[in-house]
Amino acid sequence: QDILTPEERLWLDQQPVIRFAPAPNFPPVEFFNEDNEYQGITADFIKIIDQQLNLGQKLEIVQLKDWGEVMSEGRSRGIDMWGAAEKTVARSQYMQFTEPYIRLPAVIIVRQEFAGDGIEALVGKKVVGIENYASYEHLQENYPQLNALGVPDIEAGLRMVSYGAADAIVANNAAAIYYIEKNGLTNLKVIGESGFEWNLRFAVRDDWAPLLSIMQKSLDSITALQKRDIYRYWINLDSSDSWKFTKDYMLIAMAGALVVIVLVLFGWGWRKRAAVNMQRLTQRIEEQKKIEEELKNLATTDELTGTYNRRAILEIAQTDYQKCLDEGQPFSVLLIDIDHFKQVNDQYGHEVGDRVIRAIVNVCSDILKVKKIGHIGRIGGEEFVVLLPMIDQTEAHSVAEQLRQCVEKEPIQCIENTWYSATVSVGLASLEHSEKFDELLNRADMAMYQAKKSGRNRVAVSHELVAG
Ligand SMILES: Nc1nc2c(ncn2[C@@H]2O[C@H](COP(=O)(O)OP(=O)(O)OP(=O)(O)O)[C@@H](O)[C@H]2O)c(=O)[nH]1
Repeated sequence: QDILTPEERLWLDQQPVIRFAPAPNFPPVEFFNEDNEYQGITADFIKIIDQQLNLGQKLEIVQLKDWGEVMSEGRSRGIDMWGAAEKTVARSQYMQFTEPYIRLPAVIIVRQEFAGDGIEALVGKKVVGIENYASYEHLQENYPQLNALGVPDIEAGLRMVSYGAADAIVANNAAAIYYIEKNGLTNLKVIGESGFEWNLRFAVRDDWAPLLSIMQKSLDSITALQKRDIYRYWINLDSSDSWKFTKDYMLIAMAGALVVIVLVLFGWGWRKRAAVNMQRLTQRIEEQKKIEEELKNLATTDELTGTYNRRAILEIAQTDYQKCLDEGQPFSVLLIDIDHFKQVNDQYGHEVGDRVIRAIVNVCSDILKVKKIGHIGRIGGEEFVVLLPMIDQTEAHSVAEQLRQCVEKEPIQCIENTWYSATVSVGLASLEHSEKFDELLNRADMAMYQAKKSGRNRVAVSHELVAG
């Protein structure tokens, strides 16, 4: 049975084409995927409407560059219908709108360190909004005291905030989650709603009144079940599908969108749930940050001793060393090697050997911590490097001596009632002229071998080697 009146059907039959321009990049509402296929919640509504009205070839989906172009084409009658438009006074000059069918809040997103909550906290701050988006117009109209700046898309705006080029962005939370995940922008958080809420509607050119009532009828005839299926489809969409979002994002963004749509459709306490959505976004960002920190720790930590591994300590060395070199400050490095360590392994076993390594690192780390100087890292099996930025040779020598003596005095239990006293040989090199860090480390290494050669359990200084 046709839901249209004979007049409406006649009008529709007489239209050769209805040019429909979606927002090209407004996930999960509507967007074009990498194969330029029209996707999203609105796209699914359109599919049902298309079937209901039997639009067939009439419906021409036009892919434009951005939302600005969608609007300008609309003004010049280059297109006839929009899928997810906010109703504004300006747009009402050339568009007519259906009742809303999606609601999304615009949230305020800032960097983690930002202090303050809500839109009031943004006075005097650089706040970005998306050009040609109703949320941006709302910001400019209602908060002229803000230093608002338009950017072409959410992604660019989020990056500006993350990198410190702007203080805040106002954007819809579902899209924000997507781009935050996509770009790995883990330093962001949500501090509240902007007071603007998208009430997204279909819109048609204002001189096509019959199409408006046709679209409204068609929307009204979509059942609650069909609407639910739309969100279910998006929820269950696999990450390998054309919508190339990560699985995590799919779950979160779709859960967010699901909450949004379901609540709108069923008229529940939307505001309360919006707060939950925001909380979820902030929580998600924090979780991701934690995971990244853990991964970073894993990548920089020596598994046996918990101190820096070779890669990490050499990376720190390059930075610290360059800084001292540039500022004309002293820099010293110690290379520490456990004496006769093979014997420990041979006599007591590898496990005890490991215990000895850990004990020596602990002794050294504790001293450095108490003195609030330097870093220690394990660069080989029983070889460690200690970086001493801002420390000259004389002071470094006394640090090295202290480390050596404390290691010697530290009793390490090998087996029951058997204690072992490890010793170390230390090579010291201090920055003397403009040399590379590798050369400095090499001098420390040569000094360490000198310490071994001259009897072990001692500190040898590279300078003395050169001089002598
Ligand atoms: N237990 C344990 N042993 C290790 C580890 N890494 C290297 N080693 C051992 O450390 C020993 C180093 O031996 P050598 O290089 O001959 O030196 P050394 O016995 O300490 O003698 P000198 O350095 O000349 O005083 C070898 O037996 C390695 O197997 C480790 O992670 N755990």
